[in-house]
Amino acid sequence: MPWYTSLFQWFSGLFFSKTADISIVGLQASGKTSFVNVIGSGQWSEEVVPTVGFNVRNVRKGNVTLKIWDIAGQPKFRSTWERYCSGVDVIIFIVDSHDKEKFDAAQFELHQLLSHQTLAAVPLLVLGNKNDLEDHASVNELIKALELDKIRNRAVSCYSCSMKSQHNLDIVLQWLTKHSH
Ligand SMILES: Nc1nc2c(ncn2[C@@H]2O[C@H](COP(=O)(O)OP(=O)(O)OP(=O)(O)O)[C@@H](O)[C@H]2O)c(=O)[nH]1
Ligand SMILES: [Mg+2]
Repeated sequence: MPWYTSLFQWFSGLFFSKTADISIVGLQASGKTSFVNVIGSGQWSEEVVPTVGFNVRNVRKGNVTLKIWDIAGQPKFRSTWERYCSGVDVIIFIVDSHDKEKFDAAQFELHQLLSHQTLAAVPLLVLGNKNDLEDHASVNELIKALELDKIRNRAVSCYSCSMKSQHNLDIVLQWLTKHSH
C-alpha cells in the first residue's frame, strides 16, 4: 500500500475511531477462544486450553477497537454469562455446527440467556463454527435447531464460519464494525 494511504488510515483512525464491547458465549469447545485468537493475532491452533472463568482482550481492526469478553462454556460457568453480557454492544453465540448432538443444549442455553430482561435488545450474532468439517449444519439448519426465528426483541444474524480455515471471518468483522459506535 502506498505511504500516503497508510498515513491517511492512521490519521482518520485518530478522528473516526469506533469501539464495541462484545461478549462471546456458547457451549464448551465451540471455538470461542479460537475466535478471539484468530481475529486478534491470526493465530490458529488445535491446542487451546478450556477457558476457566473468562478472558478479556482488546483487538484493533482498522479504526475499530473491539473489547472482547471470552467467557467459559462448561456447564458450571454458564450462570455467569448473563452478568458478562449485560451492557455490551453485541452478544456473539458460537455453536459447533458439526456437533449436532449438542444443538438441543445450545438452543436451551441461548434462549435461557436471552430471556433475561437485562439483555433485552442487545444485538445477537450466532456463528456456526467448524464449517471446515464434513457434515456440518448449514445456516438454515442452525436457524431451525436453535429456533432463531422465535427471537423477536433484537437484531439477529447467523453465519457459518471456520476459525481453522478463517472462512467468513471477513463478513463477521464487517458485521461487528457495523455494530460499533
Ligand atoms: N476443525 C475445527 N476445529 C476448531 C475450530 N475452532 C475451534 N476448533 C477446535 O475446537 C476445540 C475447542 O476450541 P476452544 O476455542 O478452546 O473452544 P471454547 O469455546 O473456547 O471452549 P471453552 O473455553 O471450554 O468454553 C479446540 O481443539 C480447537 O482447536 C474450527 O473452526 N474448526
Ligand atoms: Mg475458551
